[in-house]
Amino acid sequence: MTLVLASKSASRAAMLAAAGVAFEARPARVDERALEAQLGAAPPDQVALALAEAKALAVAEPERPVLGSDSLVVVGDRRFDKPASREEAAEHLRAFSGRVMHLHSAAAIARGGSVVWRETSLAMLHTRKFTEDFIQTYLNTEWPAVSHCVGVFRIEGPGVQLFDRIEGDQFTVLGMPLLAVLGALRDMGELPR
Ligand SMILES: Nc1nc2c(ncn2[C@@H]2O[C@H](COP(=O)(O)OP(=O)(O)OP(=O)(O)O)[C@@H](O)[C@H]2O)c(=O)[nH]1
Repeated sequence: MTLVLASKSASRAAMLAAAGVAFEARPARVDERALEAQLGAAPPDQVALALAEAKALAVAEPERPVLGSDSLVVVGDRRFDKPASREEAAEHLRAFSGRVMHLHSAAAIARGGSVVWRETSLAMLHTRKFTEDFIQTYLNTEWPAVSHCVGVFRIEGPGVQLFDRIEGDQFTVLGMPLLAVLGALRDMGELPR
């Protein structure tokens, strides 16, 4: 049965398409900020997982598998979501500068209204120390495109200039633990072994 991707994320859709997975994308109507507020001081991977599960469950689908996913960034003890303005994007970049960005990506698959699979993954992105001139020049070209990206970067574009080193798989950085998702789809008989 064709997978439903409960997401408006172009990056997540692109990953599945490139992997040759047949799917239908439907945005999940979830108030992510309200759910995050309810979760309070829960560990970041559990927050990302709860959001991924909420998205998978938010798309009503009686039979087909529904995949939800979420990514969030933690630097020090502060959690970051997607920037709401260019000014907020600049503030995020100042907070990231010279520090290690922990990027948590989670995915969950729901079937018949219940979550049947879940996974989280972590990438560690070591950022350079940015000058203010770099931040503004970078945002001159990357805003508003990066308004859709947690961490204020597109790794496949100029975002790569933010980092000295990256630990973790590229898919986690792009927004989803794709390798684990493909394994789950194989185990469910949705993909050939
Ligand atoms: N193109 C690109 N997108 C990225 C990158 N890193 C993170 N993202 C995107 O940042 C977004 C993280 O925000 P989320 O709240 O998890 O997802 P969303 O974009 O709101 O989409 P939903 O799945 O509908 O919630 C996702 O769309 C990720 O794919 C990157 O390096 N490149």
